[in-house]
Amino acid sequence: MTDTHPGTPGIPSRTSGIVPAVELSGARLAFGDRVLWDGLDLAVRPGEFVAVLGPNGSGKTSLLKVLLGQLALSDGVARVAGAPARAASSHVGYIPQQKSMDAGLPLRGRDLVGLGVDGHKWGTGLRYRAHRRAVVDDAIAEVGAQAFADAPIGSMSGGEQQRLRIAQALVGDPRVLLCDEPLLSLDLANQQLVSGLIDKRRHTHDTAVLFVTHEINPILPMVDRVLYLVDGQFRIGTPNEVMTSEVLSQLYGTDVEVLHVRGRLVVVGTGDAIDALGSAGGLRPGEGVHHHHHGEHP
Ligand SMILES: Nc1ncnc2c1ncn2[C@@H]1O[C@H](COP(=O)(O)OP(=O)(O)OP(=O)(O)O)[C@@H](O)[C@H]1O
Repeated sequence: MTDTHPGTPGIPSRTSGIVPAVELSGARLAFGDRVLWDGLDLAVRPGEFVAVLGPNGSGKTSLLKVLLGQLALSDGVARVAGAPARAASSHVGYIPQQKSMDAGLPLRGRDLVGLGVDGHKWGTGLRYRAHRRAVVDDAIAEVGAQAFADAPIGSMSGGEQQRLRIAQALVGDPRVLLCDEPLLSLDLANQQLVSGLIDKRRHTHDTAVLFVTHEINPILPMVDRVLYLVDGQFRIGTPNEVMTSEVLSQLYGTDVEVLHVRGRLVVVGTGDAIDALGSAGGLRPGEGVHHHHHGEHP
């Protein structure tokens, strides 16, 4: 079953008076003749964790750019916390992919986190500086980065840098966290640490999470719903509803097999460079392809 909206199409659904953290109504994004998605309706509840999956070029990052106010929809409406998506909104926190920073960068971890503080909200002067210090300290503590926050960012490990990027995204107390493959190039321990921090925040602050990824397994236990985009088509539902051989075969228009292997989902036959295959401790592309039964051992 996919997501359906009660009520009139185009009228935002506000279930029991709760304003969705993110809301797309009749959303269409096209570049010239190329339609990335159309008729996309999605209301993300406060605290909900939505994984955004799909092959290269299906429009996952573009969806985040729309919500960041960096890209205009071709049609429809995008709202964040009840207001039209706009740039520099304090309602939105953004966690980019892990990229190592230049070792010579003269920026301390604490300075990076401070970039996330919305100055307009607090004016200037002493009051602002005291507030800013306090919220930056809180955010650094929340990700457990006290021990290295004063070091130059370029001297830190990838996992340490990523924790500070999370602190930066959280410091403005956003209603939604937009994550663009934030686990990429992290080892298994840091994948768990970083995804655990994101998961904790939604439980403590009801922050919604939109999490773009090629690899659902590290976050599978946290995912409430999946938005799966393929070549202009999409499905929305729980992982059990969407991550099936039947649904993915329909979406991709070819035979796709979803295998359950030791609590992991292994998707084969999509033709993507990266199937939803496990990186750490998982199967490599090609393995398991000839096994069409649900078994313990691939
Ligand atoms: N401003 C633009 N003008 C024209 N085409 C664009 C523009 N921005 C993005 N595209 C195209 O839209 C498609 C979707 O891009 P997007 O980055 O959203 O995909 P994605 O699902 O995030 O892919 P990946 O998994 O590779 O990161 C791509 O083919 C891209 O070339």
